[in-house]
Amino acid sequence: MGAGFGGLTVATQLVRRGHDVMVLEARDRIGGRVDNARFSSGELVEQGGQWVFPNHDRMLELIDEAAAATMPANPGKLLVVQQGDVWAVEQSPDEHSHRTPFAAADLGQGVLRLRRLAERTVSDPAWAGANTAWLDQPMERWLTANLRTPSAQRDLRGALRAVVHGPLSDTTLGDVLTHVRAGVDMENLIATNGDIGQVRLVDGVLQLAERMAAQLEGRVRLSTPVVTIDQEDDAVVVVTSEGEQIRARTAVLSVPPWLAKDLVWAPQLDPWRYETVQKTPAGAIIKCHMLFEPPWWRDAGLSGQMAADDGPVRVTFDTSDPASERGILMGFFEGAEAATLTKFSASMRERVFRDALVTVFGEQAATPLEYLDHDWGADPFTKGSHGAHFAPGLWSVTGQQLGARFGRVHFAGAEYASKFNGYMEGAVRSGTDTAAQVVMQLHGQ
Ligand SMILES: Cc1cc2nc3c(=O)[nH]c(=O)nc-3n(C[C@H](O)[C@H](O)[C@H](O)COP(=O)(O)OP(=O)(O)OC[C@H]3O[C@@H](n4cnc5c(N)ncnc54)[C@H](O)[C@@H]3O)c2cc1C
Repeated sequence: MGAGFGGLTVATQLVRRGHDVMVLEARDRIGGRVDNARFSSGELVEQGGQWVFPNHDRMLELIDEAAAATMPANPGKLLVVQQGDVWAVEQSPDEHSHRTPFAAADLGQGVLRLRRLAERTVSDPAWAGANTAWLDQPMERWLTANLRTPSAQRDLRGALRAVVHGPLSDTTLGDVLTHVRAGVDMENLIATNGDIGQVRLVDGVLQLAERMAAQLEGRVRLSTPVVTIDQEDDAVVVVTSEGEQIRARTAVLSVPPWLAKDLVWAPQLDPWRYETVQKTPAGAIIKCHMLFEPPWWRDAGLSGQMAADDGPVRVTFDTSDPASERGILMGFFEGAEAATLTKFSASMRERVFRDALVTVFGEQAATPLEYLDHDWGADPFTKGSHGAHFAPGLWSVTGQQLGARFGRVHFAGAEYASKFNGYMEGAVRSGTDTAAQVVMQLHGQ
């Protein structure tokens, strides 16, 4: 169930091993949180997952297999906005002209402490076990207690916000350490210098999911939401919204965990699973694109990328085709901003987005050709973002078992991944692990 990267990975791997598979997808398209849209003049935008990072090995393998063409980040200076001041920064890993030496040292020490703690939670489980209460403290408290300068606190808060998609008071130190261990590159997040080395695909990353769906040769059924999962002694029976019953020896639910609790389960899911999911905020994100002609920022030597410490839009990127005479600036409303702006119309959001661009880039941003956004929180088959995070106290108690199978039902997807949780890479890795577990179950192990 679910034809995102997670579900498609499970299905293709099981088919390769000779199993009889059917994928039931609620939407009338595959891809889940990866989707394309076009401006009326034809320019492609990616509404969800887009960037593949240098250490996302499984995604890089899929790119290689598909021989898909990639594009690096655009050249040019980045704009860094702090407390209302705007700096144009060269794309160089060492460029941090807006920080005082004391703030830079403070920030560096904070990052080092986080890294060491993350390593210790793995290398010294006895220490982690003895300190669960301390690890469950709100991340915001740890941050203000361990970094001394407001500027370093702001920088680290901004970088971590990009990981947890919500206020640090709602997430725990332990949860953040899980992200740090899982491969989040703290230095690059903080650098805001464009040197992250991420790539995007010409024609979008959706093509990789489409390629997997093509390998499934008609085994994907679209517009088939599952509403009920019944388990019998020797089978799983899933019921679709049309009342059709489908019987299988085993099932994999590859939908975001917070949607699993909306299904009707018989027997009922373990109470701890409801509890865990209910206390795991799904985050909120609205991805926005604005089309301009010409792409005036390029003439000014800017990359189109900016990072701000405040305001409704904290990051932007130029996601245009470099060969096009039109340019696209992409940005996000995240967390509290997304939760507020979801209540407004798209034209109101357009004004907020445009005004935010004008504040940073100047009056040239005031006259876009067109605006497009996608509100993932309002999307009934996502109802969240890619930033689920565990509430204080949860990860250490039940969080780590969330992906354990429930009878004949297995779970897969980005939020179940132990590495690169919340990313396409995590979805593919989790799908691979789950396919292996299914095979073991089918072979009675
Ligand atoms: C705005 C945004 C930007 C992102 N940017 C990046 C990025 O740059 N790089 C990156 O690596 N990741 C990024 N991500 C995260 C990435 O897109 C996801 O982690 C990944 O695509 C999740 O895959 P999945 O298969 O686990 O879940 P999903 O893609 O959510 O797939 C779940 C599928 O289940 C289906 N479904 C739901 N309910 C039912 C039901 N009842 N019955 C049947 N089917 C159902 C859904 O329709 C969906 O197709 C981004 C996400 C968002 C929202």
